[in-house]
Amino acid sequence: MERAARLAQHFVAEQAPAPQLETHATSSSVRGYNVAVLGAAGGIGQPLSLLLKLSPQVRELRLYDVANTAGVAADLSHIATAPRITSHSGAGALPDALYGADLVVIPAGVPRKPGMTRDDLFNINAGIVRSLCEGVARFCPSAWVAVISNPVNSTVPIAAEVLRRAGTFNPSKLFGVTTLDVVRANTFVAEALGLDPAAVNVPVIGGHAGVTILPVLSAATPRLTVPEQQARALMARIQDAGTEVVKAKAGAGSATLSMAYAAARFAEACLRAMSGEPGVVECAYVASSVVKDLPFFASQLRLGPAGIAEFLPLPRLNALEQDNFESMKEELVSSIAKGVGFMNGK
Ligand SMILES: NC(=O)c1ccc[n+]([C@@H]2O[C@H](COP(=O)([O-])OP(=O)(O)OC[C@H]3O[C@@H](n4cnc5c(N)ncnc54)[C@H](O)[C@@H]3O)[C@@H](O)[C@H]2O)c1
Ligand SMILES: O=C(O)C[C@H](O)C(=O)O
Repeated sequence: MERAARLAQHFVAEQAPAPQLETHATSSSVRGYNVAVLGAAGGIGQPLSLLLKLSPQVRELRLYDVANTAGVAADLSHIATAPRITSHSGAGALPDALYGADLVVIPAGVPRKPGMTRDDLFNINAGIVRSLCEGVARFCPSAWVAVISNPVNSTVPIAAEVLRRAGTFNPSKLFGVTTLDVVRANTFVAEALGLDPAAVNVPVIGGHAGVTILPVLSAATPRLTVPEQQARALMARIQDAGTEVVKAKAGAGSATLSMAYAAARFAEACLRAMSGEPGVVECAYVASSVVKDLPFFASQLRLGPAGIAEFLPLPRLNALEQDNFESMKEELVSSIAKGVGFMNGK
């Protein structure tokens, strides 16, 4: 069939409810979900796809990138687990990757090199996220979308604006992935307490860059009772952990393996919530009215079959955390404005 005709068919079919029914069932008939990874041949995309290939929640895993997905797909497809792998290389293959997707995970974009801030990636990654979200709006308008590409504090507002302009924005289904901050906080606190990291939970609120990453150590479970100086050091390490990896990789990129783990954890949580599992709670950076004047904010969310089911109340902050909270506001406001400004041609 001619590509244009196929695209038109995709678009028309996407309006009709029938094709998605088999993957949206919420009863015991669930056979898994279709997940698209955009940027699947990259440093995060490959290990993330490996972890998703191991997920019992996934029915079909679509690997999309500007190039080089065929080899990754061939390799993963030999693993003896249920998810079916498909390969989609080049912009013309985006519709096939997205059509009927239940969850779209976006790690596409350039990573930092030593000396750069996440915001230094804006000029390249803003356009990438915009064009991929235009595809989402067109070919899988009811999918959940998880944005990994930095600077997350700005790329999520861009994604929201693209979807809003297309008339498909559902704020309950768009997430900036901040799970790596929680993973790091859990790991470092577990080290301090001499515990298994799996037994630790630290809510991390705010955003995903420097001071906007606010680990609420006073709300950690189990309770963390350390001198203020140690709490300060822990907070600083969590906030600088991305830079710690960038420096150690010395020009070869930023966190990929820990990020793949974190994104797989977040994707798995989304799919469990989608299937009706109760009590799924994760932190993520989303459109929010939890904090006045911050239209996007990361906080603890209870996820349900239709996306965000509840914003959990912010944990009570101690004096150190409150100080940090006040100093993050200005940066977050300006990162959000930068994303919106990009969409307004500024
Ligand atoms: N949210 C977080 O916590 C977090 C953590 C780590 C990294 N990141 C970010 O994730 C992004 C990716 O990092 P990486 O290490 O995987 O980089 P990478 O360069 O290894 O991989 C990026 C991939 O994106 C692909 N890509 C580029 N433009 C694309 C497009 N238009 N469509 C589809 N694919 C495209 C590239 O071909 C490449 O394969 C970076 O922006 C990085 O800063 C975020
Ligand atoms: O630090 C980076 O640039 C990548 C990512 O945001 C991270 O936190 O590891």
